[in-house]
Amino acid sequence: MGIWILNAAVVTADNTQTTKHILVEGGIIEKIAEGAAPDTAGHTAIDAQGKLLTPGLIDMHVHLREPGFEHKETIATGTRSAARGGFTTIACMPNTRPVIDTVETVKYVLDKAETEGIVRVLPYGCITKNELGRELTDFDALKAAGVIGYTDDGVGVQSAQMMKDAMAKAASIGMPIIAHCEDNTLVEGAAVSEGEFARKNGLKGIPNESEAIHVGRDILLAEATGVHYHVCHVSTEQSVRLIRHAKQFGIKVTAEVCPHHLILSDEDIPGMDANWKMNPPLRTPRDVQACIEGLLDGTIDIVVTDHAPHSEEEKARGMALAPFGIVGFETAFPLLYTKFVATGQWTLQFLVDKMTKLPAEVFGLPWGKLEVGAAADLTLIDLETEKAVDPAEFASKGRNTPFTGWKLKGWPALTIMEGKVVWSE
Ligand SMILES: NC(=O)N[C@@H](CC(=O)O)C(=O)O
Ligand SMILES: [Zn+2]
Ligand SMILES: [Zn+2]
Repeated sequence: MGIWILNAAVVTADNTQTTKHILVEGGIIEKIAEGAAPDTAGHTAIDAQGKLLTPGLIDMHVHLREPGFEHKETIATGTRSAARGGFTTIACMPNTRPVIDTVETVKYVLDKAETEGIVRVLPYGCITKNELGRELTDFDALKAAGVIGYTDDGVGVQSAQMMKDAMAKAASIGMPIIAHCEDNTLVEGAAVSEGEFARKNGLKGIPNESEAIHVGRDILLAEATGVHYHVCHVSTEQSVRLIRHAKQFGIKVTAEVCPHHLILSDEDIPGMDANWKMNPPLRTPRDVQACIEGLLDGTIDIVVTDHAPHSEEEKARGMALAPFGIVGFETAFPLLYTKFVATGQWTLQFLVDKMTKLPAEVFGLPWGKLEVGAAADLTLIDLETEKAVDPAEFASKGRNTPFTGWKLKGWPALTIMEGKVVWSE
């Protein structure tokens, strides 16, 4: 017995919407029909009238916190949060405790995801042991165990030689390096960006160069080694410029941006509230504009959430002491839909591609497609109903968002992973 999804609006390559009926069976998309509703005898039927159907959303940068920080999130709660946000494939960062730098930790995460997770979890492995920047991990063994790339997310690889060695090794086995770009000598002790907010409050700021210096360095190292180099959470005008330039020269660089860096600047921070503290920090309006332009012209390839849950107690320590990070799964699509698509600045297809087809293409993954024979990873989205962001409703353990109370449209209504309904409103 399968599931017929009837009367769904599907957006096609030229951004037109057509009504389709889709039969999901045996974990794959079995049929796609148009015109009169088909006979659904022997199957479950879901009427999707008035809703958008997209491939399951893909998020290539998330923190699930397991093992070690289960008070912030677990694979069980994190994948439920992802499903509620419309995501069916998520790639998790290795800055857990212990970090994911051995075959055993990779297996631990994959086993947990299999038994307790409800969406597909793809782990990254660390570049360096313990993310300390001193010694490379065993790239071959981690690859064999199932990691999809290497990253020390949470911290930048400070040594250029270490990064070059990592890239050379990754290139030799056809794997990507995913980089959190941050030069530690420029950021010490700062919680927010160098900008209006820091000036007004007499705070030390995190300068744009702390990110862009690593982006520039790593682009040169990627050119020298031939690796696929992916830049995490781009937030500065300078980084966008460097990546654009590198792409013009045919260097194999790709990049991601988070919704908050496309929507908020440091001038929006209302006060010393750590729900506005994340790494990289909110930058100037000019940086926000550069990130938007970078996404539009293809310099930035994809959107990710950098879902980074922390407990209320941790965030209550205040701007200076609280950990960096905000949750992202359950607001990502509605935020971008409301801000950019509903206002006519982006096409719906552009947004959907940046969260489905393109992340799959960038990382060589088989998902993100709405076609017969593809995995039945599907998301139904209500584009009409307006609702305020209420962190109390989150499936995530994290409530740390700056978007509380924002009135948004574009809420996911139903998420199907490999033919199974994993979340329904
Ligand atoms: N983005 C954040 O502010 N925090 C992330 C780390 C990271 O993505 O660098 C976290 O693990 O909490
Ligand atoms: Zn990071
Ligand atoms: Zn991260």
